[in-house]
Amino acid sequence: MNQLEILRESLGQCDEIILDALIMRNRIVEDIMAYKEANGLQILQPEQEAKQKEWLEKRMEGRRHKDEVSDVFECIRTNSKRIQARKLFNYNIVLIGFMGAGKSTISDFLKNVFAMDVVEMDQIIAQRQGMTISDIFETYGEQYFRDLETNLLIEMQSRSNVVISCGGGTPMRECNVVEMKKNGRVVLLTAKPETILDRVKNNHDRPLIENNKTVPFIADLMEKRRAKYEAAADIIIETDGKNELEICEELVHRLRTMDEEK
Ligand SMILES: Nc1ncnc2c1ncn2[C@@H]1O[C@H](COP(=O)(O)OP(=O)(O)O)[C@@H](O)[C@H]1O
Ligand SMILES: O=C(O)C1=C[C@@H](OP(=O)(O)O)[C@@H](O)[C@H](O)C1
Ligand SMILES: [Mg+2]
Repeated sequence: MNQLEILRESLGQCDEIILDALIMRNRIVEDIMAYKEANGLQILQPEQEAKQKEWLEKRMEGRRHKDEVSDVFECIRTNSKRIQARKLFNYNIVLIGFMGAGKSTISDFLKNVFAMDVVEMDQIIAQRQGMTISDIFETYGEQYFRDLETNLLIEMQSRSNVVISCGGGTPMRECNVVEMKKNGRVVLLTAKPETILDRVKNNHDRPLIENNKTVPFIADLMEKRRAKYEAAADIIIETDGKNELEICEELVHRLRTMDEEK
């Protein structure tokens, strides 16, 4: 063997070690998830990620290729999250609820903890139309916007294991709910009108309440929508006084319990 062949063989041995370690690591990730579930422990423990990053920072201090190694570990972490998400949910998670209930916020949190893709319906519609939601309402009217929502939901049938953050009015059309349920579980987030007002009062992207930011108006519209929201929901989560972690933890437990009962 010449020198090059020897080096290549050594490299191949490194790859074998990495491969075995990755296979073992992925199995451990699944085992940890199973252990947490079997023992009723908290599924989401974001502080673990901070600990792992701290460990890597220390281990790589003053070493060459720190950025490259960090990049690989970032990728490993992301894929571990995906493995957990796929083990927990083999369907889309569809978030519905009144404006300000926290659909976008909770989607974002799920994206961070499970590396799940998020389909933020309002954002995609606004991007594709090249205008804000308020401008779409003003220029083309509400029905036009509602048709865009329906078409986007139909498009989502080809996706799996994604979080779909709906607009507040999306479940008002029955055909939309049919689409949501084809390959998704529907999670209704609720909050009291006072909480909603507090959350949306400084925002100007919601044309339906822009000139009516009062508790009675919000309570009235919420009441008009309640029956359809509740009919669409597989599970309902009250969000008043809860933070994102608490809401997501409840979401995971409730969905898993529902799956076990099926
Ligand atoms: N559980 C919560 N606790 C406190 N504030 C929240 C919570 N959920 C959302 N918010 C805040 O309320 C506002 C509206 O939330 P958002 O996620 O945009 O609602 P939606 O998408 O349902 O309209 C945001 O400013 C967000 O930070
Ligand atoms: O409730 C509604 O009918 C709407 C809610 C909005 O989304 P958020 O619930 O994310 O604010 C947005 O889709 C549009 O302004 C209409
Ligand atoms: Mg939103």
